[in-house]
Amino acid sequence: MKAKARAHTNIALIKYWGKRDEALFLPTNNSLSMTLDQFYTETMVEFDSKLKSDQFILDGMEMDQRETEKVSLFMDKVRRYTGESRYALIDSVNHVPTAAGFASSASGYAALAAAAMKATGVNFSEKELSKMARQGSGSASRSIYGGFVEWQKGELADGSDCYAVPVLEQGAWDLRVLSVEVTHEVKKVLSREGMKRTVETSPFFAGWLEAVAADLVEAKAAIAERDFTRLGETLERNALRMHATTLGANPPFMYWQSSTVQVMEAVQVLRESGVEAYFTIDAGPNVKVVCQPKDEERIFAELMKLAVVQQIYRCQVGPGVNYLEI
Ligand SMILES: O=C(O)C[C@@](O)(CF)CCOP(=O)(O)OP(=O)(O)O
Repeated sequence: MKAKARAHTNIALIKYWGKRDEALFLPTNNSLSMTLDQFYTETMVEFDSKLKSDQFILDGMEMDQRETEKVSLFMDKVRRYTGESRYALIDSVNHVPTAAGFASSASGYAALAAAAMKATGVNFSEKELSKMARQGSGSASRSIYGGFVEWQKGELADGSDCYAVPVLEQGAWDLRVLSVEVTHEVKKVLSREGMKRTVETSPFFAGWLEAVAADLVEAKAAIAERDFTRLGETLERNALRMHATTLGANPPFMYWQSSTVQVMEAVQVLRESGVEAYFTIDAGPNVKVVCQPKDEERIFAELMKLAVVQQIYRCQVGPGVNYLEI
């Protein structure tokens, strides 16, 4: 049996930052994202009784033992859930220009979960698929759906109530995301390690948990009312609050570089000149700028003037996972 799926990456407007259970990828707080149309992964999975282990091909190259082991651990979860006993050929193509390796991409695990589950022939719901993708990478749980998506942290210890749900479907609200790639010098702390260190050592983490719950309420109300100003102010505030926690970690760390701050300042100057733009930042130096269609060109032109800007990818709200003909 084989199947192929495409899943898009997503950008968190209210951040997932902290786990309450590392093994099950259970988060400390709910998060909310927007699926993007520009960045996606396509993955084919074929179970084959002749294979003696999982074979993993990424962007046309057979992956090494380490990368294959990561994927194989995830495939064991799919086999445990579905009762499938065979190994598989996994052939994945990332259309995510800055993918820092397979494991860090939400689209990668969402596409893998979808193709693997489909290839077993076992029936599953979108909720079950979201829970499976979550166990590859937390943010992947949100890429099952298009549009605006909320990942509910759940309360149960076994994670059976921890999955994403759609908030507003693709096409209902046309917002734009300018994904700004800046020059970066130092190797970033991967989000998995970053959130672990923060949870374990940062005195600011308690403040984050209190603030993020309130930010989520604000963001959902803003989406319901299509209130861009309210959403923009909330997402920018939430990103800054997430990053503030890393400064209090031990040892402290910061994802921003001087190039990052230059983009942040340019966004604030645009707002002071009456052009509505808001930024968010994840576990790296790059900046995502959220705006309305009417302002996209002006913001793009302004940001391109910055010497530290390498590239800007222009994104719209994207679709959920879909299955492809093979
Ligand atoms: O996307 C967000 O909500 C916020 C972040 O991007 C901020 F950096 C974290 C994503 O973490 P992820 O890579 O999903 O971690 P994993 O569960 O350890 O694989």
